[in-house]
Amino acid sequence: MNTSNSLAPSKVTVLGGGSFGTAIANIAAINNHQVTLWMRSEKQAQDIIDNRENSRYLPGYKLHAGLTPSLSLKDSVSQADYIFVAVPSKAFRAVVEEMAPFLPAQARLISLTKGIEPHGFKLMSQLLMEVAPGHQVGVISGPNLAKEIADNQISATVIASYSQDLRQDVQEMLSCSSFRVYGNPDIYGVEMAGALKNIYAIITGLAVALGMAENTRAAIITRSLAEMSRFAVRLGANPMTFLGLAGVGDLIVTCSSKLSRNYRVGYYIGEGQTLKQAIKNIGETAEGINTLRMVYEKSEELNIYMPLVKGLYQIIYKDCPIDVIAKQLMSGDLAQDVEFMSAGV
Ligand SMILES: NC(=O)C1=CN([C@@H]2O[C@H](COP(=O)(O)OP(=O)(O)OC[C@H]3O[C@@H](n4cnc5c(N)ncnc54)[C@H](OP(=O)(O)O)[C@@H]3O)[C@@H](O)[C@H]2O)C=CC1
Ligand SMILES: O=C(CO)COP(=O)(O)O
Repeated sequence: MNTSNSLAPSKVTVLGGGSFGTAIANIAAINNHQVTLWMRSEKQAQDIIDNRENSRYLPGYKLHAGLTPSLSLKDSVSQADYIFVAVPSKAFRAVVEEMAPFLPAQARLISLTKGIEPHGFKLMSQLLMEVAPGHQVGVISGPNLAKEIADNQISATVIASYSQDLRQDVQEMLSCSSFRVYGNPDIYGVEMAGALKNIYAIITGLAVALGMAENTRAAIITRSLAEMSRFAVRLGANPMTFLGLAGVGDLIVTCSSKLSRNYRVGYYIGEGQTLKQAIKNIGETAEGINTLRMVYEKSEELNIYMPLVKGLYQIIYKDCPIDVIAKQLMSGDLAQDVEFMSAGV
């Protein structure tokens, strides 16, 4: 893989040695940055030192020599120029609160996590701004299946931040011959898109397991885009963000690939497994389950029309039969295709 960045080598720390944290840390190392990957598992850290591999999360992919694992959160962050956070949303606050006392003034903080905090409906960038005020904050989101990135398959992503400097520096830091980074100032829209698409990946996986036709898949993905942008725009996102990589791009990949854990959760449920069995079988993070509950509750509170979210919520949390929900979805009020046209957005 050839590098194409011109950013001077920086001290980069990634918090979370799962599949995505490891994949992004590896790209930064390939691009000549000094990279520390913080993880809590001694066994996985030793695996990287001994075998240059994270065999728990990215088996079979060799990691660059410039990537150093660390078990010390303090040592990992105390010199860092850039800190990328890639732990599941349920652990995000605890990890960033623990790191906050050790942060150097120059550290820029970037979330890789696609979820919503259960209490208070906060996104991860909002948690970073709350816990570490005064630091520049960004979010990375896009169609980024970690295993494909680790395999150097051509991929693209979005760095969102209010800071144009941060956007440009992260674009240069991570872009290379197989990974291309685009910028977007709409941090809320990019982050919300990344969290919401996981719900629709579950729906599509479920529909595929039930023998869905291609017309059906196209209809579900397109109506998912309408629904997620309707919700996010009500909460402050720019609708145009949903036409980009973080919106339609991530929706397409996550609703099409068995590499997506959320899609697989839906697929297993469609095959007749319980939610508990499906989660156990995945054995990794599938953010969409918690996001579904939070988005359903928020949509009810704000009276936002989200029939797909409501239907999946009824299937998963209320044990409603899938065929009853499918009939319900097909008999809703007839509506406009692109509603932003009629709303004048
Ligand atoms: N995988 C992908 O393709 C992509 C994932 N993302 C997002 O990135 C985030 C992380 O996902 P991903 O890397 O895939 O997840 P994984 O399930 O692969 O790994 C999660 C990582 O977080 C660690 N972790 C979990 N809880 C804690 C905690 N309390 N303290 C410290 N570390 C913890 C785990 O450590 P341990 O092994 O010790 O449990 C593990 O290293 C998610 O929000 C996901 O949506 C975004 C884009 C692509
Ligand atoms: O976000 C992802 C791809 O962009 C990964 O999706 P899953 O978390 O469903 O595996």
